[in-house]
Amino acid sequence: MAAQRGQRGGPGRKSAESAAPVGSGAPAASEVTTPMPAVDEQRARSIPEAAVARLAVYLRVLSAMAEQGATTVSSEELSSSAGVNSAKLRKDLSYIGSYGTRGVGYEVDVLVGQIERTLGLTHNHQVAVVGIGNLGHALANYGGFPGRGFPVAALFDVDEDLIGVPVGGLAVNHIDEIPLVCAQRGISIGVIATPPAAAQAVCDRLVAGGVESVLNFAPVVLQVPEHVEVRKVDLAVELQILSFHVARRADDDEETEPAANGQAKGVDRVVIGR
Ligand SMILES: NC(=O)c1ccc[n+]([C@@H]2O[C@H](COP(=O)([O-])OP(=O)(O)OC[C@H]3O[C@@H](n4cnc5c(N)ncnc54)[C@H](O)[C@@H]3O)[C@@H](O)[C@H]2O)c1
Repeated sequence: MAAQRGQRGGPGRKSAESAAPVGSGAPAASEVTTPMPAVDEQRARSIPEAAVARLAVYLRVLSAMAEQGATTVSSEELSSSAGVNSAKLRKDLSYIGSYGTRGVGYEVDVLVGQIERTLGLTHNHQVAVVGIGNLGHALANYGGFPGRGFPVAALFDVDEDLIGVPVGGLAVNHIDEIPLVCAQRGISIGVIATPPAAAQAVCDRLVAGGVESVLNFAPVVLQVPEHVEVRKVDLAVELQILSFHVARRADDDEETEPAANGQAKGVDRVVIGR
């Protein structure tokens, strides 16, 4: 196994969320009239992780707008399409040096380019999926990744019945071939969709094949070398966060909106879907 360290926020690593945001004192969109030059690497490293996630959303919205022929977009239009308030949008875009033009807003293609450079999307990232069960099949068959710059270029499993079987048009390889196939096909992102007990060994093979980014669906903390980035996806955690926000809204309602009989509203009266 390669040299070990904790998954994120381990020794020697700075948490993205705790980094001082660049441009937080930047002027609002209406105060500056020229777009700034491309974001530099240092600045990109200082963008809070939550803002990075929103940049990906803005990119999706902007790409759809560009497809429909839009050349400019106001911060109000973009924020409402992205489901983010416009002050937060302007702050997020200030991180990448984009302040818009008074009375015009943002040039769609310029903004797309700036966000793509910031997110490192100026070239394709070949993706390998390991563990072609329920989740792996869904990921391999999903047609939305290539168009976003993430073609699925290799599939791996340990199950002999799956080896050689095409899934989403790509034959499944045995996990023993992970290092060789990943190196040959220039895989840069590995997606782990195996049972948790298999995930660490799979991760080690991916790293041996030159993979430097891992998206882990298995409920286990992976140990990786310093140069490898791991993100964990846990839908249960997302549901818990959702539950927290619903509960917090209920608390807010309780404080600000007494019921008609003068009593505070209870949690069981939360209206979902606002
Ligand atoms: N993060 C989430 O929100 C989320 C949601 C669903 C599932 N999961 C996790 O994703 C993983 C896959 O779930 P699933 O429902 O697709 O399971 P599954 O049992 O349908 O598929 C697992 C696949 O992994 C393969 N496998 C087993 N050992 C392997 C190994 N050593 N190397 C390579 N492949 C191996 C199996 O042959 C099978 O094809 C599980 O760890 C599950 O807990 C996470």
